[in-house]
Amino acid sequence: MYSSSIFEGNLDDFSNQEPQRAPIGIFDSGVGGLTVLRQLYRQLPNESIVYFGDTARLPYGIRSQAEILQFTREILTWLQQQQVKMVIMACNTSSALALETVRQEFSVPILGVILPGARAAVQMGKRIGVIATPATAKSNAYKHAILEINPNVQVWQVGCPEFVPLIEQNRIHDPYTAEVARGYLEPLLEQEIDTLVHGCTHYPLLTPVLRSLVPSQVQLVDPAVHVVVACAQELDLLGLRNTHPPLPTRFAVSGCPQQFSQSGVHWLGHTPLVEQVCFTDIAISQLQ
Ligand SMILES: N[C@H](CCC(=O)O)C(=O)O
Repeated sequence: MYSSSIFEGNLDDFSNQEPQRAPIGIFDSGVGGLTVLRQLYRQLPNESIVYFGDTARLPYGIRSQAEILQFTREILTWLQQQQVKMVIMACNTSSALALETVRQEFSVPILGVILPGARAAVQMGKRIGVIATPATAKSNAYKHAILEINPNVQVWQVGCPEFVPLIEQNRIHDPYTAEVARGYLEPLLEQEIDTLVHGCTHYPLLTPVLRSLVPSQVQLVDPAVHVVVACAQELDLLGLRNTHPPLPTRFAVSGCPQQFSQSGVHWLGHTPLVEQVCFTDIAISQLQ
């Protein structure tokens, strides 16, 4: 069931066809990227997708910039080997800490989530709260992006170290999660924010909990929606939009495929077939 063999032949399929038919690669540390995947299904239903979750090394949000950069390079190398036509970093932490560097190193177009999220936020409000992983919050990536677009708004950021582990453990509806969320939101609500940005792709999975804790007039921004709008524009610009029926989404993880499959069913509505990727194999194949 969790085999990689089911995908044998896909590489040939993509390479023998026109570039429009190649898949879009997306990656995250875990299930967070599924929020971007859902948007791809909604907005770009003809696109084939390769999804990678670096589950053996999550959470990313407490990692150093050097680690995030190394992981991102490894994942992009693997995605390029899968002959993707474009990559979406479905991960704010990688977008904050690695995007600028890897864009200069890889030829494939790479989109990050932060700029589309920042653009959406400034269109919605003037007192903007950002909840993010500790690494993203510390990088000030959202604050800089938002203030560059509009220096007249105010931005407050909160690092939320407990959210990703709770989401990965599927503890969304655990009362403890609401308690933790209340603590993270408190300093933002004290500032009377009018807009709250999900600065981590895992967090839209917490929307029912967060929505119940913030006043109804506070708008929630999900950058996943906006990065896929940007992706559609980029595909059109490059003449890469697929008009043929897509291939089934290919899921790969660095950790336990069965575990990802079990969490994935929750968010996808079906049990995904998941293969395991070992990055030492990639390093070895590159040396040969
Ligand atoms: N979902 C990712 C990574 C979260 C993590 O692994 O800490 C993000 O948007 O930042």
